[in-house]
Amino acid sequence: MLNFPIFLLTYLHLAYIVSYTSNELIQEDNMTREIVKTQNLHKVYDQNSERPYEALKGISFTVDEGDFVGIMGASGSGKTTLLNILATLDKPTSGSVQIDGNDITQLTSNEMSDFRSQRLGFIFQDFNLLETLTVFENIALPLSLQNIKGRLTNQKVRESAAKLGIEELLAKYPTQLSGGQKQRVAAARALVSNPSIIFGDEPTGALDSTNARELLDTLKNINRQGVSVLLVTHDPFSASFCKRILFIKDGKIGDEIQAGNRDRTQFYQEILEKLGTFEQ
Ligand SMILES: Nc1ncnc2c1ncn2[C@@H]1O[C@H](COP(=O)(O)OP(=O)(O)OP(=O)(O)O)[C@@H](O)[C@H]1O
Repeated sequence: MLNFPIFLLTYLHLAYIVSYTSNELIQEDNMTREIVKTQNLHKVYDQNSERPYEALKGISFTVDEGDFVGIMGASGSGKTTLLNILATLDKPTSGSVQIDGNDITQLTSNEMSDFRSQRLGFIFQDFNLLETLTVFENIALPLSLQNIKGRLTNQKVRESAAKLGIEELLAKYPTQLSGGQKQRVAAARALVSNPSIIFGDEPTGALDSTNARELLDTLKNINRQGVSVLLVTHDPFSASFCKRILFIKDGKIGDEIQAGNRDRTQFYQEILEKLGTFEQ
């Protein structure tokens, strides 16, 4: 017969293992998905010349699913260099970049362009719409790069246009649109393939204040639906729509602030103050 203290110890031990394992499982279920993870990114331009230039000096950060991150910093601090690497348009000299679990620095250039059209959305300052294509065809571009055709394209383009409120523009050409409408088309194109993340490079740079505000409200709504957004901007007003801002100085992350529970006006004030001290 089993001795009672040994039985009790065995029981407690088993109970501990079961509860520990189930806690681990619960914790795993609740773990946030990392959409972007960069580790110790370095970028050296003109590496083999007499004057190599280190534009990124060890950048590490993560963007979680549903995050809205702003990247700010003075001219020449390395923002575009970082964005080009995240967007698979350039490779780092060293360090790793994972997007949705894929190490994009290890992809071949064909794999990179597939990855770009399937998993990433872009909104640039100058819209980048093709003037010879209709709005419908412009929005459909990322799908045609993936060889998606016919009814599915029609359905996805209409869904994306509906989110941006531009269904009535689908048959028009970009030259027939205002700047604000063009940028909505660019946003619909960025959304059409359900990307893991949308990258914006000064997306409001060419818009007047009303259209800029509308685009930022739209991005905020898209983000509320769970799409992660990363914006590179000089503009504190645009940045105030973000949840979190990383400040880059001389190729390094120098500071980070979070909106937390504050309203947008309070966050805007903090961004202004931070820029005042940070960009000295
Ligand atoms: N292709 C390149 N070859 C050499 N140096 C480069 C190259 N691209 C950028 N640089 C240098 O790297 C540094 C960072 O440039 P980057 O364009 O990333 O800055 P930025 O923060 O985006 O600036 P801005 O806000 O003016 O666009 C700058 O000093 C720039 O001159």
